[in-house]
Amino acid sequence: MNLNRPQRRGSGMPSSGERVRSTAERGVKEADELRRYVNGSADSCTVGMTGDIFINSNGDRESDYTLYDMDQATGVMEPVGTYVGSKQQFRLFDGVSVQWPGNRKTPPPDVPYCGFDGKAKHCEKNEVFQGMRVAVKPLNIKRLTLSRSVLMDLKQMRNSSHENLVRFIGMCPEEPHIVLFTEFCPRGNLRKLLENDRFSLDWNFRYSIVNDIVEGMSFIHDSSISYHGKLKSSNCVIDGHFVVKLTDFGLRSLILQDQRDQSPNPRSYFWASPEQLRERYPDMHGSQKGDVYSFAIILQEVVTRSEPYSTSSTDSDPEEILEKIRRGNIPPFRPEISSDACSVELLTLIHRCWAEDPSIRPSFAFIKVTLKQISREKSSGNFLDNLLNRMEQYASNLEHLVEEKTQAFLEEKKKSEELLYQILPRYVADQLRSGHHVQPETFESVTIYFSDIVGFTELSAESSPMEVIDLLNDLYITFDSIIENFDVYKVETIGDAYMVVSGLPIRNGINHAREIARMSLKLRDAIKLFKVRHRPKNVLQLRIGIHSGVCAAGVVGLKMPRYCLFGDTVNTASRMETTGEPMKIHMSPDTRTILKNFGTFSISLRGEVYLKGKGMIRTYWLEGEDLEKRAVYRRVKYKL
Ligand SMILES: Nc1nc2c(ncn2[C@@H]2O[C@H](COP(=O)(O)OP(=O)(O)OP(=O)(O)O)[C@@H](O)[C@H]2O)c(=O)[nH]1
Ligand SMILES: [Mg+2]
Repeated sequence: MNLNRPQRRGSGMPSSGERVRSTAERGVKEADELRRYVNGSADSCTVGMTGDIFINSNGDRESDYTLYDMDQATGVMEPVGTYVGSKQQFRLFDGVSVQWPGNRKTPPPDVPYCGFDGKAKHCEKNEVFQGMRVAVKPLNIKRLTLSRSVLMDLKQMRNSSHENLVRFIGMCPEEPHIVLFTEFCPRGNLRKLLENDRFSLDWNFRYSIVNDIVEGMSFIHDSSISYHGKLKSSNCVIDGHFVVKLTDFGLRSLILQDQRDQSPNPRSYFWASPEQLRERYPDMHGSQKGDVYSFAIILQEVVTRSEPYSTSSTDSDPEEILEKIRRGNIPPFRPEISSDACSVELLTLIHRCWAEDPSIRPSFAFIKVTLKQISREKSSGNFLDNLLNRMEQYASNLEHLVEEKTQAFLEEKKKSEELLYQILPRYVADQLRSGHHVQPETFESVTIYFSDIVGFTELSAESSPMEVIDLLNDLYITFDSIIENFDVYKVETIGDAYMVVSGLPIRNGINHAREIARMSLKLRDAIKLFKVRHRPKNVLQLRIGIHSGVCAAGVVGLKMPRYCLFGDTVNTASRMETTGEPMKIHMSPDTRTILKNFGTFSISLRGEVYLKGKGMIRTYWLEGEDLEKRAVYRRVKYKL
């Protein structure tokens, strides 16, 4: 058995596992022998547990894949195609349509349009020359012969001037960097314009594109240039006023010296006529009839807005497509255009232009007259009207684009604003956003809240870090949803400690004590119902301390700005928490004095407590709020 020949299923070839076992049994003494065995697997196909295992000539496995697509209606992933590793072929199942990203009709290319480095030969290059932007086309000429015919061609190019031809600017003759410079058309080529789904193209616009090409081609055919030879959508470029201009014509004696690309992209020959394709060097066998054929392929692109042959249900291999065209089947192999894509007259014209027999193909003079008749009902034919129409459509396309971009920008802005509001108090964030400096400020009276989870250190020692994170996350989501109902600002959370303030950055009279008191009561109630995910039986307990007094606040830091509070009030509030008791709200006499003004809170004396730095002070427990009294208070206040 010849192991180098691809083997098929059931050929009796051992699987890779068996191969390794037999190698081991025979005892591999020499590295060469092992290499021989490994090489023996190359280009082979064997049966594995998951199906055929194909090993390529490199010794690597080529896997098979199934492509799934989400059914838009049901949301279910359905298989839509397969990639056969052994043939390196992708095939879509019959009758399925796939939602390719970016509204593509075909799978995305293996290589990006301009290559992975953006330097692909077929991609536009431009430079600024004498203050003017010019298109740059490098030629692969090692030794330039400036023969008489080259000089004549250059002169001819300098003298060719037409609205629909790009202006020839000059050539850099320095070997080996021979470069041609032409007028730069900023709106890219026709292929890109047609591919751009966001660009709506009505028939008026389409006819004016086609008309520009016909005008340019008529000029070339009537001039000493005689024919284009490489007419295709990438050689139709669009200027700032949406006028289509032809490029890459003429200079044939110079292009002859260009060392042809060793492996040209076969797709670039989709515009070449069958008689050109039958020649060894198609580029050198252009003709007027060949141009008419190329024009028909462009017409098909304009009508369908798709690349030639991209909608053909038959093979999508470009080499095979070219072979079919070369063969000249009956009927000849051409791109598909559905009968309802355009008028019958236009379809007939396209078919005549890409006729197999060049003598049947019409001249551009005939095409011009025919197109005028076809487009008469649709377009006014008046140049100014057409131009205005194009600009109008361009403007509406732009408006649509601007609207979309503005929407996306506003959404991003909203997201970043929300992020900022989470980091800084809204008032401070707004000040910073409008470019104002936020001065540090002293607030005569605020109330600060501190809380801590009793036994958190022990609990976290017995839990995994992920469990602790989940616990704190759940807890703070619960807390945050409560505090947003009060006029308070969450200053920070450090581990299980939670710090909240009221009365800054916007002063609220004496309400800060009431806001913090009510919030404390709500948080104490909430913790009773809180469930620890990994310990559902555990009930958490909160220790809360509150204190009121003077406090300074300001934004510190530039890179990660924080709104920080400073002063003795902060320390005292924190000590009120540490000296408190589980599930109790420990309150300083200062907060109690303010709360008394509201007359709705029930407060009890805790007694004398030693506070570091302050000595013995009399402190209180906040027990609750009398809702009856609260209602009365409200009625009195609002004279209800
Ligand atoms: N935007 C813009 N693109 C241009 C201009 N001239 C050429 N291009 C684009 O530049 C890319 C590279 O051009 P070429 O090197 O001529 O390659 P090609 O047109 O794909 O193929 P050939 O003409 O057959 O060599 C193509 O996509 C052209 O459409 C121009 O004036 N403006
Ligand atoms: Mg070109």
